[in-house]
Amino acid sequence: MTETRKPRVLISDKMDPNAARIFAEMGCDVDVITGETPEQLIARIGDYDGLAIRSSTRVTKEVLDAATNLKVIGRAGIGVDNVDIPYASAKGVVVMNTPFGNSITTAEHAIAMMFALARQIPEANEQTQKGLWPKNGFMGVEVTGKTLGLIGAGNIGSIVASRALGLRMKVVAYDPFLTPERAVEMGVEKADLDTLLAKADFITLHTPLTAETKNILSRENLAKTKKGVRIVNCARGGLIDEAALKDALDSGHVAGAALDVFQTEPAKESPLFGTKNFICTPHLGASTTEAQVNVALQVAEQLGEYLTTGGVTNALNVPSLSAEEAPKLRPYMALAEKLGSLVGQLTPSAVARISIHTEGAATELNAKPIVAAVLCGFLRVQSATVNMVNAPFLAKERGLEVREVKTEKTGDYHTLIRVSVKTEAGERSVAGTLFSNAEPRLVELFGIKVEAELTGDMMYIVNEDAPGFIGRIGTLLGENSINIGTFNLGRREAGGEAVLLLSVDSPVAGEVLEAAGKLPGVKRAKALAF
Ligand SMILES: NC(=O)c1ccc[n+]([C@@H]2O[C@H](COP(=O)([O-])OP(=O)(O)OC[C@H]3O[C@@H](n4cnc5c(N)ncnc54)[C@H](O)[C@@H]3O)[C@@H](O)[C@H]2O)c1
Ligand SMILES: O=C(O)[C@H](O)COP(=O)(O)O
Repeated sequence: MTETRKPRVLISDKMDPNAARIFAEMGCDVDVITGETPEQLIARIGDYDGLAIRSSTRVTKEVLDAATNLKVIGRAGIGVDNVDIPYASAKGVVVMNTPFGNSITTAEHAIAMMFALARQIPEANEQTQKGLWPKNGFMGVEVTGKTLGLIGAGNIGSIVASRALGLRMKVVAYDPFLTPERAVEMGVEKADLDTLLAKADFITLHTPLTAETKNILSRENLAKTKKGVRIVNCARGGLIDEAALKDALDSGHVAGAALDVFQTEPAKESPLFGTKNFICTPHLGASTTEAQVNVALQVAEQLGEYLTTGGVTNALNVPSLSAEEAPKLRPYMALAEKLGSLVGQLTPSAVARISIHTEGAATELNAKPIVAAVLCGFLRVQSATVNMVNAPFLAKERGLEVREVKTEKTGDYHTLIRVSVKTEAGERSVAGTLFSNAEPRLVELFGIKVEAELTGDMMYIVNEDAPGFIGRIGTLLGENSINIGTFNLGRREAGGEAVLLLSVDSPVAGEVLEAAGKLPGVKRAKALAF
């Protein structure tokens, strides 16, 4: 009896020990090896199916190229700027994060930084401990009644807003994706960036680092802020022009700045260090016991579930699929992949569009994995490395238009998936159903009704329906020692075009196909593999 190998997971950043415990409980072999150089990681990563990281491990193209077994990367935290997601997608590796586990903690850090600025706590602490008792040097400001400018009103931003409202502050939010309804629900005033810059006594940043948010507090925008503004960044380095911030602190236009994150990390040196009214922490936003337990448990559960059941949660490059949905969807995905593969193998010309049409019970399911499975089967003919993750990405890259259609009413079958391709020669389709809700069956092939299991090595023949043909093909295969498993016939009408799908116990060699193609009435003979 062959023993199946346990999925292997590497934890390559410092993580709460609960992560390793959960991986082991979920049946994974887990190694915790932190603090390695990129070269050491590259040398090691080929052994692993899963990689659990925080923000220190950089998952670059080189790492992904060496990760020949890797199926999933899990970020115990939010930001995934240390992972080359497009390349991971192209390599078929799922990337997940834990979007909520450390949000409260990070929001609390932003509020702590705001108070630290308002009352200059770090400097006052330092001087007091030096024995200076500097009672007159630290006149602070109240936050009550002040305006907090919130740049980014997502998970963390909205928690910061609720805490600030509790402190009796007014909150003005700039976030292009914030709806007016959500702003009302949050109790904040939605504003454009210039209005926020002009009104805010404190500004706090809570966006990801993107092309749009990079240097959102540029020299020009810093100049638009109210004199005496205090700025907090617990989101990502790169959102603020650090040189411009130093100048604004030196001139006194900005009364204080608190950074948890830097343009370059680890920030061992910075022109900001030693600047008056500047305080910082070494990317500690997520560093509380509670948050680290949360993200460690979540990442281990998510990765473990993916590696052991195929359930997908919080993936950034593939549709979510709960462990509950996975068993229901699995036979549909098998059917979808086989139909996609059949169309791919039987369509030698360029395909401009592929349509995935679901009917009956299939329409009640999450369509995204079904579509990805069709694309995966279809594109495998062109690329051996295609999988569920990179198939939609490859389809887009190749300019293939993908359409999804749902029809709730049923025809002959309680559930059906139809895959149609549009080529220069026109549109044609194949369709399949599930027998007993579990067994994929082809039921229609280019307009001809035929019932076949698409499995293993097969032979596809198009011929004119005429007596004697079945005997001839049986003899040909017999003479070449090819054993027939199943025999599936369909025809447009008596004496018209017919198709034959045979499953065979060994691959059909080129010369046998050639001989089959020369049998009387045969229009096309092709070997298929599923
Ligand atoms: N310091 C830390 O340790 C720490 C911890 C957790 C998260 N983070 C970082 O905090 C940031 C926010 O995390 P989150 O969980 O709230 O993310 P989120 O995705 O829930 O929210 C981000 C918000 O930014 C908004 N946004 C996007 N582009 C924008 C733009 N051009 N201008 C204004 N707003 C824009 C989005 O609409 C969204 O509402 C991320 O960068 C994350 O990596 C840092
Ligand atoms: O995006 C995040 O979750 C934070 O930046 C936390 O990063 P860390 O896990 O390295 O503390």
